[in-house]
Amino acid sequence: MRSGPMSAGGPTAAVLVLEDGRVFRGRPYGALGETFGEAVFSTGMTGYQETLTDPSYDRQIVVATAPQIGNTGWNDEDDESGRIWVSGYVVRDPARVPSNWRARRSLDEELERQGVVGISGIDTRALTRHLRERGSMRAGIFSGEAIVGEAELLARVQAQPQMKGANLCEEVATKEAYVVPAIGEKRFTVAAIDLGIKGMTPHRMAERGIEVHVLPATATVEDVYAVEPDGVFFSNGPGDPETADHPVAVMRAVLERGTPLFGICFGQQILGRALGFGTYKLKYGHRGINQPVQDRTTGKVEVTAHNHGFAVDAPLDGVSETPFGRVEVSHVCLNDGVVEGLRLLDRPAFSVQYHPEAAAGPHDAAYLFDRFASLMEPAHG
Ligand SMILES: NC(=O)CC[C@H](N)C(=O)O
Repeated sequence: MRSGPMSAGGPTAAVLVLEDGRVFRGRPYGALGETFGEAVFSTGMTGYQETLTDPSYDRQIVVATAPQIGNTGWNDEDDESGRIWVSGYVVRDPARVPSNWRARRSLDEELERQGVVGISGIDTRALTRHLRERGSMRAGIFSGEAIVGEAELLARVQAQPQMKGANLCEEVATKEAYVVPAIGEKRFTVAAIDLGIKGMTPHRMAERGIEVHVLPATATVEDVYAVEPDGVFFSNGPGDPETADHPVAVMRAVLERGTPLFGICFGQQILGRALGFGTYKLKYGHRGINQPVQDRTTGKVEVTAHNHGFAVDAPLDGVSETPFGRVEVSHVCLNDGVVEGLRLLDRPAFSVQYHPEAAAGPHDAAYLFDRFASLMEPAHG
């Protein structure tokens, strides 16, 4: 259980190199070696286990703005998928002694066990301010023998692919369909397209009597309707939504048939595209569990969990005419006015850009799963 910041790599150095040439020196955290990804920051004070195992973080180096990380160690219950997906982890001050009744090992040990390269002991505040000013950018973490001349490290970072244009859903999604049974009496069947789904999402549906058939990202319209769904769900996921042409085509067929539809995060971006709106990359994105969102249908403000670097480009006010009828922006982020929800007025379909499954995060937005269930009531069908 006891594991200091030096335990994984000994007293060697680690270095974080950003694509614009800025360099931060620190200590190894987790595995030794080298890793690359898009450097992004998350403002969550808690919930690092859920963050690290969220498949939407594939190919991203996550910077924790909370200065101390690892206090509750790593447990056997809070994973959102079968592994850690972040490509690297950046923390300021790792907990020296994790303390929680559920902890099985330290975060440092788990990162090392899964071969995830991290760095600690750097000024994460300066790094976050840099990313906020310049935007998310490609980066590399190098430790131990991977440290060579700075010019060479920078060249390796600059040779990496950009997040814009990255098609990543199929690399993280399940290859085989599986079923998450309803908890208690079964009320509905949902086909959930896995674009990088978090484990809590089908669980939230199961809690509402929904049997969830999780299907691979490559599922066809025939695969979707083979499960005789009362509703269809499109999940969160990594990468650039502009590359996800196949899910967009499947979603259009679902909208055409008028089956109740719900999308979260990447799923909302797919809905935006299916309706004919564009998507665009945010300068530094929204990541954390403390983001204020207004539900414009009720006027209520929710504190919500976010993890998105892209957003839908839809007119905030008024109603847009689309090939699938009238659409309105149902939710908006109060920090920066980014579109956080879409609602169709002529079909039973809606989406949010944030994370009502709340793993980790506040439960303010749980009502959205009830809204999905109510769309599947026979009165709507
Ligand atoms: N959590 C998600 O679904 C993220 C969606 C998309 N990859 C983005 O960064 O915006």
